[in-house]
Amino acid sequence: MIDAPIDHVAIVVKDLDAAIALYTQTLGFSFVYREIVADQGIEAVGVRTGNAVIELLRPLDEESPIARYRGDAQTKLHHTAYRVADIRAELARLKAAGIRLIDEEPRRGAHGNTIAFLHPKSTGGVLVELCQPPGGGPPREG
Ligand SMILES: CC[C@H](C(=O)O)C(=O)SCCNC(=O)CCNC(=O)[C@H](O)C(C)(C)COP(=O)(O)OP(=O)(O)OC[C@H]1O[C@@H](n2cnc3c(N)ncnc32)[C@H](O)[C@@H]1OP(=O)(O)O
Ligand SMILES: [Co+2]
Repeated sequence: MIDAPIDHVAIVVKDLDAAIALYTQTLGFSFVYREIVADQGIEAVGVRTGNAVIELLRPLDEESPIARYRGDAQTKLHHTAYRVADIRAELARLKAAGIRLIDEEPRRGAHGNTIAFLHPKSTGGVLVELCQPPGGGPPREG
């Protein structure tokens, strides 16, 4: 994963519209995307400042894993996501290195990304997501 820039840092929130207002109106972030990813059971909103994207996540129901993880908190850091050029090669390399994969096969993520998660038990307790941009091309800048 050398030279894999952070694609986004995700925060699970209880009130998505309040979080959007905080980041865009108060903190000055710009809006990038908003979409529901049903197979992940979430709605994701990307907001950007410079090259940094914060992904605000709302669980589609309170039974979802991300709702359980948030618990009673209003917001909670959920995962960090790194942009890789070849997600399959990275997954094979990490699996061979003994990292427990949540996703053996990459799947569709938000913002056109192809994504896969590593289990937090293998990554020091922080949920890590690999993202391959559309077309697998060079990292998205700006
Ligand atoms: C639309 C895609 C979008 C994108 O970027 O494109 C997204 O990022 S979608 C984000 C939502 N999707 C996911 O998070 C998928 C990957 N996550 C999972 O598969 C699960 O949440 C998993 C396996 C991390 C946890 O599953 P579950 O909660 O059902 O299991 P447990 O409750 O038994 O938890 C096991 C263990 O993991 C700890 N945990 C759970 N979530 C997190 C987290 N976000 N960060 C760190 N640790 C986490 C949990 O506390 C348990 O730890 P333990 O010590 O055993 O109590
Ligand atoms: Co993400």
